[in-house]
Amino acid sequence: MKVEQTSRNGLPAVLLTHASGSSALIYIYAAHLASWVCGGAERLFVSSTAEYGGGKAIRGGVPVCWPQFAGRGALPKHGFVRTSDKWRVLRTSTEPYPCVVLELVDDDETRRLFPQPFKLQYSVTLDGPSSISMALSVLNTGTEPLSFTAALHTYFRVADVRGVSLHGLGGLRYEDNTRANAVETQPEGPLSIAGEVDRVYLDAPAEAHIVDGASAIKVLKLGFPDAVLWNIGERAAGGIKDLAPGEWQHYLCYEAGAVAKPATVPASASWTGGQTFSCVDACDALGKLSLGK
Ligand SMILES: O=P(O)(O)OC[C@H]1O[C@@H](O)[C@H](O)[C@@H](O)[C@@H]1O
Repeated sequence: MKVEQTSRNGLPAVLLTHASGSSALIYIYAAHLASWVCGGAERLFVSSTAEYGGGKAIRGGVPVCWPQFAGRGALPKHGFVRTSDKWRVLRTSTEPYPCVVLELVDDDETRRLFPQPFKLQYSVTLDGPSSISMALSVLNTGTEPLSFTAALHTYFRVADVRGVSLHGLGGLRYEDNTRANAVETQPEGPLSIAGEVDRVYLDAPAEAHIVDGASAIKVLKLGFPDAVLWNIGERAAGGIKDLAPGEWQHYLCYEAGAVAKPATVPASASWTGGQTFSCVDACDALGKLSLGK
């Protein structure tokens, strides 16, 4: 088990390595998980034209969206912590698992945008030979309730998004952002992606599976009520300047989120939400899903 300070693309980073060989790379800038190698394969997508630092959001990996999801408020899109250079490493540990905890505290700059005092702690842990967990804790250090929306905006790497099936959302209501947030109901059965998709699944269950050929990822979320599903699709992909031609096919965003209803943290209290990904065998996963286990 190893935790190393390193740098990539001009940014300081922390590299976690598990005894199994799995690894994770986290930029301190934006507390941005940018790589998770599991079973010898990269599981997260990062655009080949991503921009690093300088107040830009890194296109791919797991941007931390806080205290505002997307354009649902007056703050910059997806909030300000995904572009902050004020994150610091609070601690690292190698046992029992490689882990880094980053911290961000309010300051004059954040209070100009968002008046409330806060302390965020974000941990990334390789907590098994084939799993990784992220947890975001929001401590309200002020005297008034603190409300926010948020997401762990995960870009999963997939061979071709059109061949992926997503299991676990059947029967849920969702807001469709491609149709002015009209509320629809997801048909039962696996979901496949055909064209642009931008949805917030309301009160989504903890568990979902993303099946991509022979490999699958089990996603477990905790504390975040909603799940966001996003792929830009071929037609609109040209509008994203930090996504190279054709790269829209190679990602699927499936994000643990607190989106439809803001989370509220009383004064001096804290809130925690997180997600765990595990690499699983697609046949096993599909077998269990069809048996309803
Ligand atoms: O381009 P950005 O700011 O990283 O946002 C990407 C997408 O993020 C998703 O989470 C949203 O649902 C989309 O509406 C949005 O377009």
